[in-house]
Amino acid sequence: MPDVVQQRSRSDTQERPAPKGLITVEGLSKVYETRSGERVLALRDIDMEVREGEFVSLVGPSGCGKTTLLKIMGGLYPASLGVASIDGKPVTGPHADVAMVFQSPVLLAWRSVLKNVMLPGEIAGRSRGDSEQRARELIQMVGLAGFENKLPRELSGGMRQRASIARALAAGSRILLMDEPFGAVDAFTRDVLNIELLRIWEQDRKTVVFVTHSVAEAVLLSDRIIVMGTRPGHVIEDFKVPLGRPRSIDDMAAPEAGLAVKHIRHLLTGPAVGG
Ligand SMILES: Nc1ncnc2c1ncn2[C@@H]1O[C@H](COP(=O)(O)OP(=O)(O)OP(=O)(O)O)[C@@H](O)[C@H]1O
Repeated sequence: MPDVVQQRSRSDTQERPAPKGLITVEGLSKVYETRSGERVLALRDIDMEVREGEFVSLVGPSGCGKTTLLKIMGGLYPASLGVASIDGKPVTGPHADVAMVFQSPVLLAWRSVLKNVMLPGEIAGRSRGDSEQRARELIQMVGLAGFENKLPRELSGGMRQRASIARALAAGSRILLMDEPFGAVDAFTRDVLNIELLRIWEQDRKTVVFVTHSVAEAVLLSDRIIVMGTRPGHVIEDFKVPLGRPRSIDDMAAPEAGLAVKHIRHLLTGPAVGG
């Protein structure tokens, strides 16, 4: 397996276009070594970039390395080969410019919604008053006004995910990396949260990289969709979503949206299953 990585590394000497993005990934490969000593090539020779203020989704089959790629961008895992950079500087660990949202909201069980959302401000050394004011604004923004004093266990799954998005935004980072944030909620709540996220993004204009299994969700939310294939994880297509902004759920009824969904499904599963 490492030979495959080595082989691909030689292609790194070929000329690559100069990166322009806020996030750039160049010639990136990742090999995991399992406890039994097996080596798993999770990603091979990934090139991509995300410009400031863009909303980019990663879609692809289970195991194609979406989470791995996101975690390397977030500095949680090192790359085996190649580099992920933010503002042209290689990512070497967790980064002040990056906040992450995971599928299972990681909230502190003993702290209220307000206190959870205040946490990044406290860690950054902001005054209590400033942290609280910002946290209250964000709680309002994600639609949780009135729930400030509830504990996480007193909220629904969708509400917990809203709280964790508010907390990620409270860090004030320019980049939001979201790993299937709505994967664990029911379909109706997911639609509502997608609409909320669109509204929040229009207001806040973070740079977002969003992992999802839902092609329709990716089309609704994204400027571009990186379609990935598996064994090992690689980029099949960098697809520009042909819908304007601002967007609403009604835009999914447009013929362009239907064609985009169909095109990506064909890339992922072949024409027999898409549609
Ligand atoms: N810590 C690890 N140790 C060993 N192998 C791993 C580890 N994490 C992921 N892998 C392997 O790397 C590959 C990519 O995994 P990853 O979780 O990044 O894929 P994914 O596209 O996010 O999958 P899913 O859609 O199912 O969440 C898989 O083959 C997985 O088994």
